[in-house]
Amino acid sequence: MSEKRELVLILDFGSQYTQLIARRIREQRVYCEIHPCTVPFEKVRELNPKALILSGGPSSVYDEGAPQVDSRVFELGIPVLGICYGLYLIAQAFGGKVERANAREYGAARVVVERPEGIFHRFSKRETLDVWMSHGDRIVSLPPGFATIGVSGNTPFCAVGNTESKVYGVQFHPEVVHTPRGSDILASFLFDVTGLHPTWTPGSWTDEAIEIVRTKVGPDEHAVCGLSGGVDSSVAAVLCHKAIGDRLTCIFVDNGVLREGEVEQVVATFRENFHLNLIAVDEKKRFLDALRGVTDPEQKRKIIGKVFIDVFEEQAAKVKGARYLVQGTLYPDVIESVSFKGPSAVIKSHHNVGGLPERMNLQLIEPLRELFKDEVRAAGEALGMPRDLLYRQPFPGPGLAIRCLGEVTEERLAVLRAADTIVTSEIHKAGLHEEIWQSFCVLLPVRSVGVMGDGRTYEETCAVRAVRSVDGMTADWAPLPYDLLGRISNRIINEVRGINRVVYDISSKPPATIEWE
Ligand SMILES: Nc1ncnc2c1ncn2[C@@H]1O[C@H](COP(=O)(O)OP(=O)(O)OP(=O)(O)O)[C@@H](O)[C@H]1O
Ligand SMILES: O=c1[nH]c(=O)c2[nH+]cn([C@@H]3O[C@H](COP(=O)(O)O)[C@@H](O)[C@H]3O)c2[nH]1
Ligand SMILES: NC(=O)CC[C@H](N)C(=O)O
Ligand SMILES: [Mg+2]
Repeated sequence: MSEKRELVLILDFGSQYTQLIARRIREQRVYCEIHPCTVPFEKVRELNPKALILSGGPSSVYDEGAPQVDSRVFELGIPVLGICYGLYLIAQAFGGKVERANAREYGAARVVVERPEGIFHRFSKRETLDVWMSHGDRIVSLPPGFATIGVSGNTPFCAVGNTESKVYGVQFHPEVVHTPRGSDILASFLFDVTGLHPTWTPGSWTDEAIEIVRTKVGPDEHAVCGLSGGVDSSVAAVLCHKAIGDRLTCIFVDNGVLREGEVEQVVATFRENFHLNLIAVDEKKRFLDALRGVTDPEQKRKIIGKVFIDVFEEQAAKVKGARYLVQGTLYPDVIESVSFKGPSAVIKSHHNVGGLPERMNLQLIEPLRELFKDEVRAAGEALGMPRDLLYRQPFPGPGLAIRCLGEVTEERLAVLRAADTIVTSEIHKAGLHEEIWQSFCVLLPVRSVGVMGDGRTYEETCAVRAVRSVDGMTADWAPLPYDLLGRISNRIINEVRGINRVVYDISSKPPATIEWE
């Protein structure tokens, strides 16, 4: 696959924005990959990139042990763009000097175009650009062969370049939305400087991906796929089905903590509309038995993950000739594990079926591992999948169990399910389903006194949660209209026995998380 398409390589030095650089480049319909800055030079050569981008990063290039770049990448003769830390690396590598600046700069700044060439090809001389800065270092002397192409109030070396060798660097961040013309700068780098072609799309990618799966799975071999009905596993399943047809068996587990009507919906969609080989297993009792009496969030998650694996293993063993496991791993999942950034703290143990392969001797097939979520949706569209499936809100593997705080019982799940259905339908009716990243209910083991029909009630509390997010990593609570909130609250209290109070969660992530457990 990598031979045909033109690749831009992004080396990650730990910037918060590295994934954004990739997003912006792919938006220009150019394929790119992020690799950690520690990637061996041989690998870089093998990837055969047409251009190189060096990301920002938290270190200072003059620090001891600061991440470096193998200087042989500069001898590949391909255009290079350094962003912030990347700029300083370039300056240092070519004989310039970088020091701590007197004043750190975070936030909005202005750059004046000195020379409208190279990455500033699409601007005119003296044009002023709004840009976003986030740095504490600066260049004090420019390497030979480099010239200033943009200046800011703070430094004459805000954007620099060596036109002959096509090596450029900027102190600001063209990849963030707060640099409104950032895309023009990246476009100049990709098209004017490097001469790439804007031909890559997630749609054009699907044909190649199908071909790869087809080649990988031999004519007598089979693959299994854990299908949740969520976006990622659904697109992965449909894609693999196109590649190997009936040799794909999907396993859908009813774990007892799914939403109202979910089982019927998933089975109908995939069996009837997509004609997928689908085994739906009813393991409600097994999961709920294992969860009985458990209230600790991490314990709940671990139990569910474990039972999932057991069930999956049993089912996969029944599929004759199964040698492969299809997973809907996305690019951010891949990047999390290879990024230059050090290990991060475990906030919660996310369930996925990643523990399976080792134990089952199945080889992994991860057809979506190069894509971002919105690209997965576009690929799904190219595969002819319906919009209402592709634009579903994410739903966690441990399901309602982590939204039913306290003990998970059938009774409490029924209450939660009913309340959740109301939120979902009201959000749909208000036309907000796609705009909101996730909207759902959480059942709290907190009882309070109410009065209904002149009688006293003493029932549990429902928290409504609705957040806006781009990737689930950070999120803002959504300012839903008061009348919508009012309707939701009224309906839940009137229609759902067991809840007599509704509260709205107005916490963002961080410091809260999206799910309550
Ligand atoms: N009920 C289930 N039955 C079978 N497999 C499941 C089930 N729930 C989760 N999985 C597996 O766990 C993986 C991780 O779940 P996750 O929620 O991250 O992805 P998804 O459901 O495919 O997509 P989305 O993020 O849109 O919900 C799924 O891709 C699927 O393979
Ligand atoms: O497949 C999943 N298995 C899990 O165990 C899990 N826990 C959280 N989520 C989803 O991940 C996103 C971030 O959630 P948090 O802010 O609660 O960590 C949100 O979209 C959550 O719904 C999960 N998805
Ligand atoms: N955003 C960045 O790449 C910052 C680089 C370096 N840590 C500085 O403070 O200047
Ligand atoms: Mg899901």
